Formats: sequence, structure tokens, C-alpha cells
Amino acid sequence: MNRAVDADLTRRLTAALGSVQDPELRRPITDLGMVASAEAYDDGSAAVHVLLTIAGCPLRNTIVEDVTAAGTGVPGIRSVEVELGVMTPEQRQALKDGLKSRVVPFTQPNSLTRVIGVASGKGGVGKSSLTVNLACAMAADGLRVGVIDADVHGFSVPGLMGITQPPTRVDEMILPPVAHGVKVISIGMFVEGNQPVVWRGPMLHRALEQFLTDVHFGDLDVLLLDLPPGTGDIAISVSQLLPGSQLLVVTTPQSAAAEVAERAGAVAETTGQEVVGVVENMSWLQLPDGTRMEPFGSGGGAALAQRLRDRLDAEVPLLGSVPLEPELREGGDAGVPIVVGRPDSAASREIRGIAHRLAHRPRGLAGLRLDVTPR
Ligand SMILES: Nc1ncnc2c1ncn2[C@@H]1O[C@H](COP(=O)(O)OP(=O)(O)OP(=O)(O)O)[C@@H](O)[C@H]1O
Repeated sequence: MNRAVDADLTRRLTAALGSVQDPELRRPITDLGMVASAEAYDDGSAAVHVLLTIAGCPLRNTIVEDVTAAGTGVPGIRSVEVELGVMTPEQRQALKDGLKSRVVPFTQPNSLTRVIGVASGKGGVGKSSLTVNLACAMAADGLRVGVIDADVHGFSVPGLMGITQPPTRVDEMILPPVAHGVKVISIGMFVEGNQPVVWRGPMLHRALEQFLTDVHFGDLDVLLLDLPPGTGDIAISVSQLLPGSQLLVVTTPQSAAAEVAERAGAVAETTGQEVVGVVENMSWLQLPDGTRMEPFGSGGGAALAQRLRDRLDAEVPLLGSVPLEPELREGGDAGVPIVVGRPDSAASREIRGIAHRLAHRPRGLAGLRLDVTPR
């Protein structure tokens, strides 16, 4: 057959499969290792290989129907071929072990932690710098805050926070180092020196899952995730592992950057996540004579918020615009975020305002598990 894999459609298919639950185990089939492969093609067809736990699974028809319905529910996919296989004894054992240990505390019905993924369309717009500064500002405000550096290919959070010590291990549990009142975990704490991480989708998913299950953050008010730039596998994993999480989108005032960031925000359309707001970074530079220079133009943040509002049909505010300040970069290089080292600077004041608005924005119910039974 003359068809080619469509990567974007495949991501949407994978995200959609996260909504299919195994009828008996009541967990997403993607979490249970039941999806051996899933591919969507440029002719609108898709193929999903599902591994059943046992050969004569009585609920196989339900699974096939649910997978087909989830797949054909993705705009652009017209048909889904479902191939059924059976798990090997090893795969079944892994599933059983996983069911025992894999509990993500932040998705439990009684969890009060607000989880916010910080996303951007492309690299270098200041996503990581804003993540750590927002975290420090919230911690200074008395909130219990954790940060997961999910930008596994370009981890930078430990450096920005000045963390050099490795996490402490207690048996299976990992205790995150604390800096400036914030608990931080990063893949950078587990690799030797400055080695690049060359993991692909499933390993990234597993790494993130391990951070969420094995790292003991204790009770948190807010958990921020520094996501990799773009709309890759991690964004999908986050929505699957943390279905109630929200997204904060960072852009520069440049219109091209805002357009690219719109795609990152639009991932929310597929995953059903709430976009909690937009932050514009590098908005202006204050010159010594007091005038403002706008090296990256203006209006990108407001335009992006408007486009996301139209696209998602939801309220998406521009939460703030942070100026370009050399001290912000210097603070990052020194491991002392600017809100800690230079709290009176214009950038610090703006970031504190954003942190405040973010922490006090009412949390939507999208993706939350409610303890009610519909009649
Ligand atoms: N408002 C600002 N003023 C001055 N420098 C800034 C500002 N925001 C970010 N920077 C600097 O810009 C560079 C890129 O920022 P950062 O690493 O936070 O971006 P990023 O979007 O997380 O990039 P990546 O996704 O590639 O890691 C850094 O050197 C940082 O210090």
C-alpha cells in the first residue's frame, strides 16, 4: 500500500488512545503497555496493534470498538485497523508490577496540587528561566512548590537554580533537592557530566512517569513542569500521566514566535487540557535614558492569547509581559533566579505579578476526576 506515516496525526492518535481504558483494569491502555504500536497515515487510515493481557480476553470486542471509536474521533483519521496480539509472560509481569507501584500522587482524587506545564513553540524564548522564577516567586509567597525539568533533551533547571548536589535516595524513593524554597528534580541530576540524552518517546514517557511516582515531593500546592519546546512526545505523555494539568504558554513579542507557540497551545485542543494563560517574555529593553526599545517587536503575547481564545473557545488571558534584563540572564548563569537576587527589578516585579495571578486563578475542572456517579 502506498501510504506514508503522518507524524502529527500519529501523535493525535496516540493522545486519543490515552482515553481508552481497559474495561477490567480501568486504566488507560497506553499506561498498561497494551498499545504495541499506533500509526496514522497520510491517506487518513490508521493501524493500531493492541496486546491483550490473555488470549481469550472476553472483552476483546469492547477494546476493538473503543480503540476504533477513539481513532476515528481524531479529525483526519477515517478508518482504523486494529490488530490484536497477546502479551508475553514478561509483559504481563511488567504490567502487574506496574499496577502495584505506579501511583501518581497528583492524579489522586484528593490531591490539591495544581499542575502546570510551561510550554513554548520553540527554544530560547525564556521558558526555563520563567519556570524557575515563577516557582521561586510562588515559594516566597508561602506556597509549597515543586519543579520537574521535563525538558530532558535540554535540561537547564538545576543550573538556573544553582543545584549541584544529587538527589538523596531512600530505598525506592528519591528525595528532590531544595533550592530557594523549591523542590526540584531533573534528568540532569541522573546523567554523568553534560552528556546528551538521546531517548525516544517511550523512554521519555517512562522517565517522566518515574519522576511522578518515585520522587517524593510531599504535599505541594503547585507543581510546574518545564516542558521541551514544541509539540513533541512529552506534551502527550504529560496529558496522559497528568490529565488534570494545565498549560502556560510562553512566547516573545515576535509574530512568528507567537504563531509557532500557538501550535504548542493547540496541543491542548487534542488533549483536553486547559490553557491557563500566556506570558510574553523579552517584551522590551529599558535604555539608560529611560526609553523602551522593542527588539522583538510588540503584540505577540496579546495576539497569541486571542488566537488561543478563538481556537479553544475558552478564556486565555495574557498574564503578563516580562522585559529583557541582563540581570535575568546573569541570575540564571549564577544559579540565583532574579526574583531572589534582584527582587526590585522590573522583571522581578512583573514575574511576581504573574505568579500571583497564576496561583490565584480558579482551577478548571477539565480532566479532574470527580467523586460523583452520574445517574
Ligand atoms: N527576560 C529576559 N531577559 C534577559 N535574558 C533572558 C530573558 N529571558 C530569557 N533570557 C535568556 O535567554 C536565554 C534563553 O532562555 P531559556 O533557556 O530560559 O529559554 P528556553 O525557552 O527555556 O530555551 P530552551 O527551551 O531551549 O531550553 C537564556 O540565556 C536566558 O538567560
